[in-house]
Amino acid sequence: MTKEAVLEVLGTVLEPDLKKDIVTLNFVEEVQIEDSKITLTIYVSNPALHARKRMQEAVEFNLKRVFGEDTEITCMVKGLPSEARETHRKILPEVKNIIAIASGKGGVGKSTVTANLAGGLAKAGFRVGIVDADIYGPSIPTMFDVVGERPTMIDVEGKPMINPVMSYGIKILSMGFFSQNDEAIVWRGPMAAKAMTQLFTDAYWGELDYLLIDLPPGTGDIHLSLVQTVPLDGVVIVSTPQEVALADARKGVNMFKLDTINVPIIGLVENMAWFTPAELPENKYYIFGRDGVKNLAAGMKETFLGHIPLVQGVRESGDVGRPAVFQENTPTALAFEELVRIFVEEVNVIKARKAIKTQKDGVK
Ligand SMILES: Nc1ncnc2c1ncn2[C@@H]1O[C@H](COP(=O)(O)OP(=O)(O)OP(=O)(O)O)[C@@H](O)[C@H]1O
Repeated sequence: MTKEAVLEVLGTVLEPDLKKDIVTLNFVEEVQIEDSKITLTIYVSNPALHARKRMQEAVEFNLKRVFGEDTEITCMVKGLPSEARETHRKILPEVKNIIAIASGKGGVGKSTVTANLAGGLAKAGFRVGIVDADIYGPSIPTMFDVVGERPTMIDVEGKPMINPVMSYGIKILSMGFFSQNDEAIVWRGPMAAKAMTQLFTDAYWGELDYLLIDLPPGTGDIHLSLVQTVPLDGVVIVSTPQEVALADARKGVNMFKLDTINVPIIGLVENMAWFTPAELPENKYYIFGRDGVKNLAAGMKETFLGHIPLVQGVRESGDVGRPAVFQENTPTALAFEELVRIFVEEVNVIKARKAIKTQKDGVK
């Protein structure tokens, strides 16, 4: 009996809420083996007694099945403290998850992915907001058919606040709302940073499950000032499988992992993974290369969130202001819905890990 063998067995035990095995989740700790005695600690996301008991039984059952009924097991199961699972942000405390969508290179479909993630989350019943922080080319108003609209002001407990524009039940604020049509604002560094900060601090977002931030492409000052202003819960990186895009995506991942920035990577999305013509739906043409983002994610030990094909309908849906995810049962809508499902799972995993860390740091 070795520690590796014990972990291999525990790798078959699923965490019921997060639907991943407890080893992948890093929920197994302090494994000690002495003769035929195993001592270990396991975390479970639901701190209720029945949930902890069920996890303990599953662990004991699986270990005894492999190492024999006589194995003596001391398994302590700890729940994630509920207060650690809740956000303790000073900024936007009513928003459960603030997630940025980034890309190294421009034009890879970052806004398209943001719009469809938001749409898919709203379709699944979550309360969603979008901050379009793309100062160079804010495209979210087009993708949600609200180009001509402007946010109003509302009074919140005596304080005037910006009231986001609503589309498909999603609250939206875009840097694009603060310029006239066709007039490009040349945002200078500090001014852009200040305007963007106000989209968080001076806007009334209310209670949200997810606030998605469509970042400008690249790895610049605006990203740095954002992470200093808003404590992000995570970031999704979008890239095409093309070599030049991958190099920039790698830079993006590395930037968010810097000690000074330290934003958890939720995962990578491969957009324009292959081209499928509408008249030949079974055909796939890998025009930007195959699985480039998937391989990059594996190489960097990051999660791969999924492939989105290059389909004319995705572009058209964006242009007419109704994200493709709102279609019923089309291959594109299904691809985005699957992306949303994995995204939600991964955000929960990141939150659970953070809760364990908070608990441990608190104990120290
Ligand atoms: N999977 C896809 N299938 C078809 N067209 C797509 C797909 N993804 C993006 N597009 C189209 O490609 C163009 C660029 O996409 P998008 O604006 O989302 O990219 P971006 O990375 O946000 O760009 P920017 O650098 O301007 O922020 C848009 O016209 C969009 O409709």
